[in-house]
Amino acid sequence: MTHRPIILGIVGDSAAGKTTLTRGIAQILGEDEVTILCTDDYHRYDRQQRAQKAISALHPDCNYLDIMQQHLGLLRTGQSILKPIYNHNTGTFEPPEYIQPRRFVIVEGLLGYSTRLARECFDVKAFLAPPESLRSEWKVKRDTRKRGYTDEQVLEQLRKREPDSEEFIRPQRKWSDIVISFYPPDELSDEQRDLMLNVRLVLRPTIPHPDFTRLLSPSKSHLSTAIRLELDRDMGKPVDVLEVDGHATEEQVRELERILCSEIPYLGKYCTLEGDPNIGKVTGTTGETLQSYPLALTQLLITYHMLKAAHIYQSSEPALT
Ligand SMILES: Nc1ncnc2c1ncn2[C@@H]1O[C@H](COP(=O)(O)OP(=O)(O)OP(=O)(O)O)[C@@H](O)[C@H]1O
Ligand SMILES: O=C(CO)[C@H](O)[C@H](O)COP(=O)(O)O
Repeated sequence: MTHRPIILGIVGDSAAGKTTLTRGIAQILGEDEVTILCTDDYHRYDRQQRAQKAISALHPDCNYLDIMQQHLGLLRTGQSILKPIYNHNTGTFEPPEYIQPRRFVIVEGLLGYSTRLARECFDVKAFLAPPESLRSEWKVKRDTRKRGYTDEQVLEQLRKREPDSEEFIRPQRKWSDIVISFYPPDELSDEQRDLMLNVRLVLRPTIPHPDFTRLLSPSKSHLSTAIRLELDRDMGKPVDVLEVDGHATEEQVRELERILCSEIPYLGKYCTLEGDPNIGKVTGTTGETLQSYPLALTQLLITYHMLKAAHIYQSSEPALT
């Protein structure tokens, strides 16, 4: 007997950082405990057909969203699916794959929150929204190095897809519990910027976040040079905003980590930077390994929510047979 899987959604435009974040969280939770699903696999047309029809992969009509939401519903109740496979190297489809959900499922992709039934399947919903200039840099570097495109082809694709990004991808931000924006600090050179990205985390009151108000106490004022909590509005709705700067020190990061771990003691086992020095490591666009504290804390916050959801459901819901 086992309990239903806990499902995390990571949605955002192409090269917004979904795979990078997904891999980091899976590593913390334990790769044997996590099933990863990319919704690019639900594209309706292959690359050649998309070119002929002049439709972008970002358009809902270019994806089997009905089958995607059906599969999410099955995974949520612990059932297996036969998932299509889209191969980014060839631009074509491969034979489907049998997927059995593990304890945690991470679903990353372009259109995960675009239907109500799909949205209802997620326990935690994250949306990645880096500034467009950074996303474009990441996409050019990634697609030229890993997907065989030229700089001009990627820039042309970005330009052509912009109307669909605006109409179908960005509006999904409003359905997320956490909006994550990595962004470069203004004052640094291009090379330094990649190593020192800040993060802005918009925390909607749609799920109970850790009590970060402790950051506001006078005894924590030394943290404010790199870690800040503020009230703001996002798409008109009131939100908390947690900012972590890339120049935060290890000591400051550990204090924030203690706030996270103190609320749910079992979190400490999974996520301490001390226990796992790989948290927050990222392979840069040129293949180099970087460690980012803002990324580490983002991964820890999402892990917090996954474990909390698992804890709540394991103690309150009957096990699946
Ligand atoms: N937090 C980050 N810090 C530094 N670099 C990052 C970060 N997130 C992503 N990148 C860089 O941006 C590139 C694109 O990221 P990633 O592949 O994770 O995007 P994606 O949203 O999964 O893209 P797609 O949907 O097109 O597959 C990566 O190759 C990585 O080098
Ligand atoms: O936006 C994307 C998500 O990664 C891809 O570009 C989309 O899946 C289309 O793929 P391709 O570049 O292989 O035509």
